[in-house]
Amino acid sequence: ISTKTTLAGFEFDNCLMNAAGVYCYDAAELDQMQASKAGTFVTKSATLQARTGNPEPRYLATPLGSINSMGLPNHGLPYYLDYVSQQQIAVPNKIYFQSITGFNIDEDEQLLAQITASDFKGIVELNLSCPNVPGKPQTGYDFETVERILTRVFEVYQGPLGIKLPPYFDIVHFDQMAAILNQFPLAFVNCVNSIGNGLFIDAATETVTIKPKNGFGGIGGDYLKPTALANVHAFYQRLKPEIQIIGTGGVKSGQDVFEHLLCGASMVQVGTALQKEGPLIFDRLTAELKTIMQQKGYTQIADFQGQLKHLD
Ligand SMILES: CC(C)(C)CCc1c(C(=O)O)[nH]c(=O)[nH]c1=O
Repeated sequence: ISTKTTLAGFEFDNCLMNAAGVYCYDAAELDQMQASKAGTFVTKSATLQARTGNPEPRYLATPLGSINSMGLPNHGLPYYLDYVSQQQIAVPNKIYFQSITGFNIDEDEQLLAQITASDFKGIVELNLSCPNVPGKPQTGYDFETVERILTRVFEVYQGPLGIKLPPYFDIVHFDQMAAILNQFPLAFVNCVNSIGNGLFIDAATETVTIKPKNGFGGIGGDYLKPTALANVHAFYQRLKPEIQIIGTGGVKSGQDVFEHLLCGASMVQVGTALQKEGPLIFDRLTAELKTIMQQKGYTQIADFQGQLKHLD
């Protein structure tokens, strides 16, 4: 029974990896991802300059998931390009993901120029949940800006590239975004980022639980799964077949992985549960997925990928 998968024309010996932001901040964490059963890793979303991020507490694990307002703490793009360059030599025949976040279209272009100038041979994940000009919603919810950014991106960057999208909650938004994305040679769309601006409070002390943004932060974990599966399936149904889907959100068991694949994902990322359990989670998730596949008589992911049945 194989859990290998193909994305952007590359083969990965396992369809599981981390979600950007989790276990990928520095070399110590990325080394742990390299040593795990994950098929590969993605780095923390990198910016032009290193960032310390928001004041703590900025992350809280809750019984059903997590809330965070990290503020993009990262060592800056050169740090991650150096790390991946080393890994491309130390562990060759493996394709790595570099996540990037510009604060405007010119920064996106500069980040991509730096990647082009490096010996990076992997896949770029452009985080579109990034902030926009004040007064406008995050980029992923500003459809004209998404179109403008992708037009520029594909004018300047020639390597395999996909985008990380925030969750959408309206069928018309699925239709409108898919119509935009189908215009571009995207390698993949990663659905979904955390649900923005949730609020987790402590009733005993009558206070919020994270410091930034008066306690408002991105929601991950069990809360996110139904929305994540819907976004994976909605874009799987709407996007041209050349644009594959990465499924992210609410994965903490082999069944959750199976469900994302059934909805159309080609690769599955783990965030909140990885933060709680550590990289050994990939051993457990892989074993649980294989057990489900065996019980159902499947030997490879292609046997059931995207085959979610509707009630006709
Ligand atoms: C929310 C932003 C800081 C604009 C982007 C980075 C990011 C963060 C973060 O660094 O706070 N957290 C998430 O759950 N998703 C993200 O995409």
